[in-house]
Amino acid sequence: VATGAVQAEGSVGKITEPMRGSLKGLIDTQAPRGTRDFPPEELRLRNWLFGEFATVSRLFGFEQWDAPVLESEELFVRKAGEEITDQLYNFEDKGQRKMALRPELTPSLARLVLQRQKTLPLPAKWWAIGQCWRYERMTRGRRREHYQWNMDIIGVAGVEAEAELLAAITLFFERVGLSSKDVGIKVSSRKVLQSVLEQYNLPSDLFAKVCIIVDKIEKLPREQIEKELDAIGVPTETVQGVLSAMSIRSLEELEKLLGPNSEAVSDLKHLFNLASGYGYSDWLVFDPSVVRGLAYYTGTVFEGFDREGKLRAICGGGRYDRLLGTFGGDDLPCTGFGFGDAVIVELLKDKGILPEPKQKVDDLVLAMDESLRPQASGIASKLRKSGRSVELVLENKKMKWAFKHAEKCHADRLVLVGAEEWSRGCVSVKDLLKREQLEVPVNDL
Ligand SMILES: CC(=O)Nc1cnc2ccccc2c1
Repeated sequence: VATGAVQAEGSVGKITEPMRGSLKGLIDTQAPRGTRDFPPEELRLRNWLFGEFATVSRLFGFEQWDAPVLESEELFVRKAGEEITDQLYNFEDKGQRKMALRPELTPSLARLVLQRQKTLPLPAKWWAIGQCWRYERMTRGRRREHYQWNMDIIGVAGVEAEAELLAAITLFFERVGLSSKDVGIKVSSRKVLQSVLEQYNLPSDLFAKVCIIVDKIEKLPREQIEKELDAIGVPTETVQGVLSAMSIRSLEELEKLLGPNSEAVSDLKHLFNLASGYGYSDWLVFDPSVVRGLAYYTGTVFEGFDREGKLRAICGGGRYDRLLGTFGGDDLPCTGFGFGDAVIVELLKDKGILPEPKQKVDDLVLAMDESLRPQASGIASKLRKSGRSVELVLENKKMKWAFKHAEKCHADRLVLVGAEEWSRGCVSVKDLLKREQLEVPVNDL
């Protein structure tokens, strides 16, 4: 039989469900290639991390949004040679629709903004945590999914918006135990590159492609960058002008190159001043070689990095004032960042400050005798209604087992429902922290 199904006894010619287990052996229990499972011990850490993302977003008064992981492919098709679109997890669905699993959240955010273009109260300050996907030949063995925290501000043209986002990022780092000695944030503006390319009269339609190539400056040898720029038609003299501009390391030098009326210089000077107001100046590093690898950035760009230089970018973001226009809408000033769930965990591990959240329950309730199960269940309900987390032992276990289990789930109290105490309207409560035992009237629980 084609499906390898085994004819069950007595059935004639009917295709039965292929037998599992004994004949075919265990199914493959691993998560699909490049993806992760989150069993409880893993999900406790993820919940802690996402909790910190959510707390910082709340502290900044941002509103949470979400959208489907599945989007129309057209939302992500860009022609700038970005890795993120080269590796789109796309497919045709059963209706022959070209679909994709989102590789990032910003295009979906733009789609939601365009739904309400005229009526969206501005500025909008939105945050999200979403799983993002890429389809990578597993030769590189890299993951195909990660979770990304995003914060975006729509409707603020000034760098006050970027200053607020950088404040959120630095507050997050401080909250999880990192200092500006561990981590910095490289800041620049794509207007630097734009001005340089204008100085050399390079056609503006090459701008996005040049950015995507220059973004690889720290990852590839100089010759390769020169070759790739040459390959898209950037004259050698312009290439050298770009590369020397990227090596500038102070705003003073930048002003010498771009002149006193440069928008890039005034934006960045203003941003660094605002940063000192917030008190996070020592986290910032001006670095014009930072352009980020997304085609749609138009202005300020920034990325968090570990000062030891061991890890890939921790987070990154920038201004994208033209994105809405590329979807046929009216442009609005937008700026935002993405913060992945992988590098930060590696960094905290390296620093020895990765939390190990443990399983936790307030009370463990045990019926001392099966005949008291209804009473024990009632106690559990009463405690749960009062807001305490309660594990009710569901089988006929002895006290010794309950003590051991209470330790495993870090219960504060072990509540024993016994016949004698019950006859007096009480239960026995063992406070496992203070190591004392009390007989407590049920009504006082
Ligand atoms: C370190 C890591 O997991 N990076 C990662 C993993 N999956 C992705 C999926 C889509 C886009 C970017 C991604 C980035």
